[in-house]
Amino acid sequence: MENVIETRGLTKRYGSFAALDDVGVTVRRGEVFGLVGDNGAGKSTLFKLLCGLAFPTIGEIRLFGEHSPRELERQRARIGCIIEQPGFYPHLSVERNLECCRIQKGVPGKNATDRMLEEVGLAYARDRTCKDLSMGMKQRLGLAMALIGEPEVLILDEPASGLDPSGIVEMRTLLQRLNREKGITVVLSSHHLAELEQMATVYAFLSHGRLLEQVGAEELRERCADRIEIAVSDAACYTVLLERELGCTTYQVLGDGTVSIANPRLDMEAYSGLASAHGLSILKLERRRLSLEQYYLDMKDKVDPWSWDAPEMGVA
Ligand SMILES: Nc1ncnc2c1ncn2[C@@H]1O[C@H](COP(=O)(O)OP(=O)(O)OP(=O)(O)O)[C@@H](O)[C@H]1O
Repeated sequence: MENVIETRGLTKRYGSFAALDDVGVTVRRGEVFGLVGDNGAGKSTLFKLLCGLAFPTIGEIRLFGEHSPRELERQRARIGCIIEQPGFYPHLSVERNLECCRIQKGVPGKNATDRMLEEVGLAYARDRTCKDLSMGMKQRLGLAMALIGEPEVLILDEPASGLDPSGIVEMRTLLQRLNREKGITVVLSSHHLAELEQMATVYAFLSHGRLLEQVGAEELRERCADRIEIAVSDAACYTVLLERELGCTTYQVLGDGTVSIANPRLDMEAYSGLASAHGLSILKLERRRLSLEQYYLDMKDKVDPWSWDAPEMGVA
């Protein structure tokens, strides 16, 4: 599958502060790419760099395989985006706002505006003044503006922000339809992890401007599946025992030395008994199934973002 977005060593500094630091991500055509991170992690900064609203201090951006500044500008015409709040003329109608956007983007034919209003379910409100729209309607209008010009990639910063529960479901359904039926690649950030979980096919986790990891949804589902976590006095010795005595290879040694056994075939006692029988003391023993939220919180706890010579996340 073609890489539509790639970054390498992407860094954005404001003075001595790195809002984004050495970030490498890859988005492939057709994916729904979920960017996760706390407030201030650097999500909007990454999106701004991709959309040409800010420039990297160092590092490379490739869009549809192209990376020269001139080509990047051309390729950006294939991307629709909403970064932070969509910008409107508050006193103009929905239709006029969309028309302004169409003309600005050089998209011919007013029928493009009509089509987009239908597409996002705003045709009925075409004459309403923008300042009087509900938050959900504003988000839909923002999406219509991003969609004008038939982009192949949509970059959306917090598209569910400020929406009520039914607005969130409607936004999700719309994005899923655009992805499935039109093949549009969707790159979005969200703090609603349970919501993101229903859409994303790949995730990237950012913390303090650094990429903790990029991982596919399937791989993540496996990591979140049923697992036993055991911390013992000698993790290296325990993993040898696990393999030799129990034939278990589906384990990872986490950053803090905890051995995480995925899809355990035996009950907890078998794994704790193995440690005890060989004189290892047990410091922690738990059985868990992780939500995306829990996975993210655990990962942040286990990886120290400030010490990047720290151990790998897993060595299974
Ligand atoms: N123009 C700027 N000048 C100085 N610092 C900035 C600038 N823009 C962003 N930052 C800082 O960069 C860091 C990352 O900001 P960014 O907006 O990318 O975070 P975010 O992950 O999108 O956060 P949120 O979830 O709150 O929207 C923050 O500490 C922010 O204060």
